[in-house]
Amino acid sequence: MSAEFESRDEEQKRVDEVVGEIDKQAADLAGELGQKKTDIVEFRKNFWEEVSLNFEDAGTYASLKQQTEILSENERTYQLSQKKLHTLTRLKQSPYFGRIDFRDGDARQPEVIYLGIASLLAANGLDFLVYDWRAPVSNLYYDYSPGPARYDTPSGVIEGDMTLKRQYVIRNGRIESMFDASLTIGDELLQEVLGQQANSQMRSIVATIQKEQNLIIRDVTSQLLIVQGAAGSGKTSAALQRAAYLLYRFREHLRADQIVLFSPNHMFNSYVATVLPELGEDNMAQTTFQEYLAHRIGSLFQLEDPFQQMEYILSGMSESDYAQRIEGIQWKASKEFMLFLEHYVDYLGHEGMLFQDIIFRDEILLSAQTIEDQFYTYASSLRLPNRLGLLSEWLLKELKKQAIQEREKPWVEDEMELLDREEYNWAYQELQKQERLADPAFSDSRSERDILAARIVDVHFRPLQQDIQQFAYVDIPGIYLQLFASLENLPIFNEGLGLPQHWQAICKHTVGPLDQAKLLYEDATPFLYLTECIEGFQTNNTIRHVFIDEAQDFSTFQFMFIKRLFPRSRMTVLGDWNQRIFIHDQASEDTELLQSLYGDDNTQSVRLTRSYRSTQPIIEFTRASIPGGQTIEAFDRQGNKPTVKQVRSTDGLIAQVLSSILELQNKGHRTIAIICKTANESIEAHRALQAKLPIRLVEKETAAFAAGIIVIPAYLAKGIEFDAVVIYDASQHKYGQESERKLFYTACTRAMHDLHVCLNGDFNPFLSDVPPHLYHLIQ
Ligand SMILES: Nc1ncnc2c1ncn2[C@@H]1O[C@H](COP(=O)(O)OP(=O)(O)OP(=O)(O)O)[C@@H](O)[C@H]1O
Repeated sequence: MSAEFESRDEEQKRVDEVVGEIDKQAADLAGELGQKKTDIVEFRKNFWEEVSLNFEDAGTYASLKQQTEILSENERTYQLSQKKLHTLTRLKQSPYFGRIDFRDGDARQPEVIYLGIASLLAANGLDFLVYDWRAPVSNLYYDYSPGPARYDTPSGVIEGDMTLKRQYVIRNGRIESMFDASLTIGDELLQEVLGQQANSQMRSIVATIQKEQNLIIRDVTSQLLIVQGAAGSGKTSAALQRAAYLLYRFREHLRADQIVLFSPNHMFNSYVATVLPELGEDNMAQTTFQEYLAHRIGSLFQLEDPFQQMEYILSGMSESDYAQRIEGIQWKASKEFMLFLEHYVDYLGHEGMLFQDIIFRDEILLSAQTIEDQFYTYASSLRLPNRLGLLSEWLLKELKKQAIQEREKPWVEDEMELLDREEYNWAYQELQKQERLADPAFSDSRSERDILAARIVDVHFRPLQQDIQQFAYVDIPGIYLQLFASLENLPIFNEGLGLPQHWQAICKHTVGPLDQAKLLYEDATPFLYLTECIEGFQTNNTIRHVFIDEAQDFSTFQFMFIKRLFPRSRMTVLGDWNQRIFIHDQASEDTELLQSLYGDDNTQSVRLTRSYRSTQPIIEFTRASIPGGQTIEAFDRQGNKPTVKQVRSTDGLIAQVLSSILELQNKGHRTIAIICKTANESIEAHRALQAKLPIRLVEKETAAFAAGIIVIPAYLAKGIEFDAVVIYDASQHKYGQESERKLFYTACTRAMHDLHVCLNGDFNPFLSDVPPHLYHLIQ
């Protein structure tokens, strides 16, 4: 028997022993769980019986709280044990993926350390059979090759010598392969993992985290961590492992619901939703920025979403005022516009605030003018939200006065007649309580009437009170509109600030939709910012970590806003500025402004240049289509060169797309995406292809994607990957503008194993940039 097999047998023997221990612990735990469950059911039953039997007994109240606490503690430990059992079940399949032998300091024998997705203690409760991949010692595995190595622990740095680093693929308790890694995490395992088929859910990468990714995952010092990386370099993967790491490292203080991930769309959300649970952690809160905007201002307007804006950008070029709207989008995304709004807020401190009449039953109770006059009586040194607080108090008092007058109105009399006996009884009892029956100044019937009238008016005035408390009487849409409607009348805040070139046209673009209660996407964040400046910031103090994925599509304005929204949070921002498909301000073209948000001392920047998603030929092809693409390194995974199919008719195009799909299916690919430029083109392509093949259309509302053939607009495919990609029409006619280069690059980089680029007409300029030896041309 060779040494390799000898060691492999020994290794399998150890796996068997560990699996045996897992089985034992799982059986014990299952027994305990069964007992705990019976206890909880029994406890609940007795608890409710006791509550209902002795309800009148004062002692019951005292014990009620105590019993509830015991019950919830029991339920909590039950859930913890259940979670542990799940972890054991997952460990049983693959108890570990790595081993390091590490001799620390002067120790004679190296300690053998096995790494898995969770820790496992031996029966003695002291020895670790498996270490969690996030434990301090596990860092050695990711950061070092055999030789001198060191790692940090809470009690200091441990230095020593790594004598062995080994990787395993263990499935169903059997070692399928095993490699000794000399350098970083061995390429063999990565080759195997990356060669697998795409999944409709993202996988965890704990077994093969690369050194530069580990840096991102384990960073705990920076306030802002900026990760810039090529398409497929593992930004999203690193972000998810980072969340899992933080939850482990700070398990005493940090809960999953204190981490929030802003992702590009719902489908992406569902794509990444399984990674944390797979690692045994609860999922973090996931949302999209649009969802947040809709939650805050969706009831006031019909909100345009980023995809509608995107469709306009991609398809509206022929419209006469296209350039003006683009200028507006860019300006409203900038820091300058934020400053502009802040000057406007200062101006509002002196004049210009707009209010709405407070109306009840078609009558003005308090006019907008009265409210405005009162508002400007408060000291101008007070911030607007504080003055509004005072104003609301004043309005509530005024409303009370109005309520007293209202009681005498005929409509109250009418309602009173409709009241039933119970209401009168209640009024009578109320009177007794107030001991007013004894007051000879009141006749009984009159007092009863007063009480009932007061009650009727109170009920009707309650919504008004709530509106006042929520500042609904401040006409924020009007205030925003005023900014664009009559700048010449509002000169003060304009001083020293330049206006965009097409200011008048931008005003027109803003006011038009607002007049119809529609808010364009570029106006949504500024509108919310203005609202917050006036009414006070609704900050979220519970969130501790904000992750922003696909950050290249956030504007300067949005970053500054998010920072303000989560004042107690650290930020991890991940993006690839080569995939910037939305139009924003110039400043957010790169990360310079982002860097300045928290200051250099609090910011860490990491660049990932190696791309893992696609085969080497695909990466060589895609990187040639973008400036600076040569800095992207391909991971050495071989495959076919991309195929470019050029035709000169729509029928020819459809025939070529179909033949590509069939060829890719025959190769065994399970997820094949036909990527189009826009939603409209996707609908057309779907219509043309669906008669021939079972094919699904992905739209912005699509919540999850499954294996199969899909048609999808490029901007929705952002962040996701497929076994094979067919670009539907890469002609000059479709991708003719320089601004569409990044969209084309984003679409092509979604492919893991095969890429076919079809086109009806001439090559687009970016395709022309790719040297012909990097693809097969079919004409
Ligand atoms: N260390 C790794 N081990 C195994 N697979 C990896 C590793 N890093 C990345 N991958 C794989 O590479 C692919 C791309 O990763 P991911 O989606 O995280 O990249 P990204 O940088 O976010 O890409 P994009 O910018 O295109 O959205 C995924 O399939 C992921 O599992």
